[in-house]
Formats: sequence, structure tokens, C-alpha cells
Amino acid sequence: MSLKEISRNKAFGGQVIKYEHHSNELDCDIKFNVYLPKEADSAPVPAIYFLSGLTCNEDNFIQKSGALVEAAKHGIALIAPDTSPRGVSIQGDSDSWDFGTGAGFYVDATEPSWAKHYRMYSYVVHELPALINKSLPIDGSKVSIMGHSMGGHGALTIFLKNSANYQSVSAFSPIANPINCQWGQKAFTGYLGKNQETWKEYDTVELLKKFNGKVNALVDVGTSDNFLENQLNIDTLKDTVGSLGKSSEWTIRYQPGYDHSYFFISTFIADHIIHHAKALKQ
Ligand SMILES: N[C@@H](CCC(=O)N[C@@H](CS)C(=O)NCC(=O)O)C(=O)O
Repeated sequence: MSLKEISRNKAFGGQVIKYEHHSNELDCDIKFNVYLPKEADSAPVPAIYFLSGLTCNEDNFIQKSGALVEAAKHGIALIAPDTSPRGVSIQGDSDSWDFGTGAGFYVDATEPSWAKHYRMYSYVVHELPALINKSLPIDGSKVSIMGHSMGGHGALTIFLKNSANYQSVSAFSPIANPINCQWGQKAFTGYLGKNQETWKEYDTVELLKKFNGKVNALVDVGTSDNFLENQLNIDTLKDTVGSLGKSSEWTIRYQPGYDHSYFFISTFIADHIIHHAKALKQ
């Protein structure tokens, strides 16, 4: 497993580098972007993984979120993976924008047509960090995770299932209770099958109910987000956090008038990077 450099651009004193590599988990070639701040020239730096939403690839966050300047201020690396396997040609993978290509949902599929390639959970949790930690100047003991929409779901569930691996978590407009919304039900039926018990392993609200550790989470969502009412279930997350007596561990903010776009993300990205920087610098 080795990294092939595709492009490199200087930004805010550091470097944005796009790499391609063969993934054993996804059984295909896949790309990711990394932002290395200038501090990485002399010593390993902490890192934040950002998981993107439906229809995105490794570029959306790096190009549109405004995160680079904030990461540069704090000397933190950013890692932006793709959102699904690419070029694997499974029947039905390009029929809709919310399933298949660009919509891996950060699960390990068990349904026969998808199980060979759609393993974004294991890719993000195991394979990619192992590759990055041995190849790049990243301090693998100082890592946090964040994401948007489908990627917010990915960040929260991955944190709750592997809290020893991450110092902190945050999300923009996460799909917080996918088993109870149309996006999640469609994806989980397709990737995991009809047994809804297996879906709960990838549902933030369900995982939270049995989570014993401490969370340090920041969640932002816009009140004018088209998906707030039917897909995101942020109220359910907030109610669950409250009923579990965990409100002190979660900052959940409804931002008036903001929508689901990267304009919203770029408005609040500085707060999220500061949230992670505090945890990573401890
Ligand atoms: N294609 C969908 C919207 C998909 C969408 O909003 N994707 C979000 C993530 S869930 C995104 O980040 N899109 C890419 C971008 O804005 O750069 C629609 O037309 O309703």
C-alpha cells in the first residue's frame, strides 16, 4: 500500500496534497486530500478528519469550507477522504444521488452486491489512519473527527464506536437518527439488509443510549436547512442527550436562517476548529 501524489498546492504556509492509493477495504483505487500546516515540516502534527456529505468527494470540504486558514492558525492537519468507493461499477450504484456512488454512509455493507466494496466504515476507522500515520507527519495519538450531513452521521457514529481513537467530535447538520429518516432507511436497507437491529450499530441516537464514555461534541445546524425537518432529526438527538443527563457534554446549536450548504459550514468552521484544537492541544 503506497501513496501516489496527484497534486500539491501551497496554502496558508502549508500544503494541500491530493493522494491516490489502492484500498484493500474498498477493493479499488481511492483519493483523499490532506492539508499539512507548515509545522508539519519539522514535527508530526495533530489532525482532524472531515467526512463529507451526499454527492461529495474529497474536494468539497477542502475547496469550499474555509477550513485551511483556521487549521493553519492552530498548526493542525486536515484529512478529507472520499465518500464512497469509485469506479467499481455495481448495478444500481449510479441510479440516485443518495445511494451508491458518493453515498457510502460510512458503514460496512453486508448485502451481497455491496459487501465487497462498500466498506467506508473500516476504511475511515482503520485502513486510512494506518496508512496516513505511517506515511505522513501526523501524530496518530492526537486525532479528532468531524463531518457534514451524511458525514456528520459518520463522524458521530465513528466517534461513539471508537472513542479511544479520537480526542473530540463535531458535526454540521448531521443525519442524527438515520434509522428514522428516508435517507438512512434507503441506505441501510440497501447496504445492511432488512433486519433493522443491524442498523442500530450505525445510528447516533441508538449508540448514544449505550455509550458509557465521555463525549465532547459540538453540533451546528441551520434553521433554514431544507433537510432539517425530514432527514436530520436533530431534535431527537437533543432530546436523547437531555434524557440521558448528558447535556453538559454536547453543545447543539440551531443557527437562525442558515441552510445546508458550504456557505453555512464556512460561517462556523472557525468555531469547530477551535473546539478540536482545545482537545488536541491538551
Ligand atoms: N443533490 C441534493 C443535495 C445534496 C447536498 O446538499 N449535498 C450536500 C451534502 S448532504 C453537499 O455538501 N453538497 C456538495 C456541495 O455543496 O459542495 C439535492 O439536489 O437536493
